Amino acid sequence: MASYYHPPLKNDLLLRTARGEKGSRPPIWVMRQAGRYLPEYHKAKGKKDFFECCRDPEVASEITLQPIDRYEGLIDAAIIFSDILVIPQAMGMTVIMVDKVGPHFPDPLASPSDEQYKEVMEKEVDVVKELSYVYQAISLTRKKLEGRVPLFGFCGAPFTLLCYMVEGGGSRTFQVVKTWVYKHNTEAKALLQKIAELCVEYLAQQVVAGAQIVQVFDSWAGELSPAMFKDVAMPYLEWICDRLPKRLEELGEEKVPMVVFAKGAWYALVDLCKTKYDVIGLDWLHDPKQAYEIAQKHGKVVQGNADPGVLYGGREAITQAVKNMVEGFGGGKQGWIANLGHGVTPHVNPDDLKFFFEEIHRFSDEYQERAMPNGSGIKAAEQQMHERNILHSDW
Ligand SMILES: Cc1c2[nH]c(c1CCC(=O)O)Cc1[nH]c(c(CCC(=O)O)c1C)Cc1[nH]c(c(CCC(=O)O)c1C)Cc1[nH]c(c(C)c1CCC(=O)O)C2
Repeated sequence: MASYYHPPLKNDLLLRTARGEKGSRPPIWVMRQAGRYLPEYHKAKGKKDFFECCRDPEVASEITLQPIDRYEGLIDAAIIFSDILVIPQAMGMTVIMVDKVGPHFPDPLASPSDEQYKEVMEKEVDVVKELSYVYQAISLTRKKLEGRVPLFGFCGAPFTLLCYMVEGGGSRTFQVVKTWVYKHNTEAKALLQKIAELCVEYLAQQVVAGAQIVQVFDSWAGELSPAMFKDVAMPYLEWICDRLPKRLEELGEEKVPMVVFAKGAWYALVDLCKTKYDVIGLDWLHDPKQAYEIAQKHGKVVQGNADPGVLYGGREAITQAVKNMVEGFGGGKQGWIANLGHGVTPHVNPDDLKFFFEEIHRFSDEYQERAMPNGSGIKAAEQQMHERNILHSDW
């Protein structure tokens, strides 16, 4: 099945960087860029339930575009408005989003002896049909984007999804999932494998619908010890990056860059660099310079990694954090996608986030100037301005 027709990309900086090519500056986006910190998000959501918004392609695409419109010329990618928990829903589980609390599963998979475990394992899940609303939202968003920036598709990693499915929501102690992975390791792995297979098909269908790059979120990886990460997280992250390109080929689709974000798993950086993922997402536990050196040695691109909390810290703190990133990640001409180390949090002032983006542009421009004496840097900066489509009266 061939992709739907979409207008050509006007800004492919992020895709080129993700593939390891050189660019004139680092591409920029942030996780959760469409969300509660934006007043226009609340307006579009109105009284609708969160998952109702996800299931309405018109609303989901409108919310996806909000940060692109607000930060026009400053950011280089959109990410489809949806949630990682649509996979458990497709598997037949009920998930509700409780205001100011987060996701809640009224009937989680407490133990493998539960009847529900058998049901979930035996259920044949049709992610093409069950999640068709996501693909429709992606196609509609691509149309509305008119090629301004590329569109990310995404899914949750098997371990993180297992956490939610057995805990029933967020957790402090992760008692239930720890019981599963230590005491019921075989049954946990059977479920992880099932989720991994669904993730591959889900990501492939997102690409068919128009996603141009995909990211796998392992948000709870940091709850695992290095040994347990190797046992219950890594094999399933690898399954996804090994299988997705093959599945895309079967579907007659081009390969897309793949990003992995295993939050908290700083010890796994080298192992992640040895996988088929093109880009390794970094949280703020990493020192930019050290992580960049390791990734460069393995020919991988990194993405990240400012502490999202810096956005509460005012302009000086933001400037300092950006400077640290730009210098640590080698200036941003190659091998780095600028982002936060996790999603932007509610209550952030959207203007402070704008300042964060502007500072990344400013510092990477300046870095380039320094790297290219005799005025040739000015040419590069002009080129960047052109790419950003900005008319600069005081240039
Ligand atoms: C763990 C996880 C979830 N969802 C997601 C993750 C992985 C990333 C991460 O670690 O943050 C992924 C996600 N969730 C959402 C997106 C949209 C795209 C984007 O990044 O802009 C993405 C990529 C929207 C959302 N997903 C959610 C909201 C807030 C919903 C609302 O109350 O309006 C949004 C905009 C709800 C959600 N969904 C989830 C939680 C824990 C919560 C509540 C926590 C919170 O309040 O931030 C599960």
